[in-house]
Amino acid sequence: MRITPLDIPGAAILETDRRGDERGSFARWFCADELAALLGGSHVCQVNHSFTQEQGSIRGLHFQYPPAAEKKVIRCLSGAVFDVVVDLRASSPTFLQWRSVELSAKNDRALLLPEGCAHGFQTLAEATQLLYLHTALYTPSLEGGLRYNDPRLNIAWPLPPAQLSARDQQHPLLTEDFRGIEP
Ligand SMILES: Cc1cn([C@H]2C[C@H](O)[C@@H](COP(=O)(O)OP(=O)(O)O[C@H]3O[C@H](C)C(=O)[C@H](O)[C@H]3O)O2)c(=O)[nH]c1=O
Repeated sequence: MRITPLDIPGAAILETDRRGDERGSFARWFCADELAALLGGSHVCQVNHSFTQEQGSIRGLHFQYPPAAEKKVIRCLSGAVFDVVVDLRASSPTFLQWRSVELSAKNDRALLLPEGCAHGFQTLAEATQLLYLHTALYTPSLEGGLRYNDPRLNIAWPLPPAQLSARDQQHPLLTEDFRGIEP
């Protein structure tokens, strides 16, 4: 597994060599041993899947507050996404900065995010599917969200937003006194 750190501490792009033969191909998508340094003792406890029909749809940006803060591994199974991570850790040198990575079924990449980061994406194709590995259980009472068009983040989404859930349209904007979350 090739691990390429992002300049957001604890975030990394994961790439694996897909092994082809006359039958087709095989790839390892996750290995707790190879990712031990990034996982830091966390274990995957929930696996989720989302399907998004329309190109240009935005989901997120979501995170969970401690003690349900979670690491995530996100992989695209079909289609493609402009995947975004926002660092919400006040102690981080990249506090309130965002980075994006294109994930697609074709590039076979995954993104690993540390606790204390928000995640969202915009689909770059129709019929896009994402697979999520989570290291904390879904805890609605501890879920937080950022508005996709928050001026304090100024995320450069590549396409006009096609579809957002009512909830995602109503996340609160970051206030000047936002102190971040410390996982
Ligand atoms: C996350 C989650 C959601 N749900 C239920 C709650 C809603 O009734 C329905 C859809 O949830 P939501 O609108 O939060 O789905 P997305 O907008 O795709 O959110 C996800 O996509 C963003 C980009 C992420 O990074 C999160 O992992 C995840 O929140 O599934 C569950 O039952 N279990 C779960 O673990």
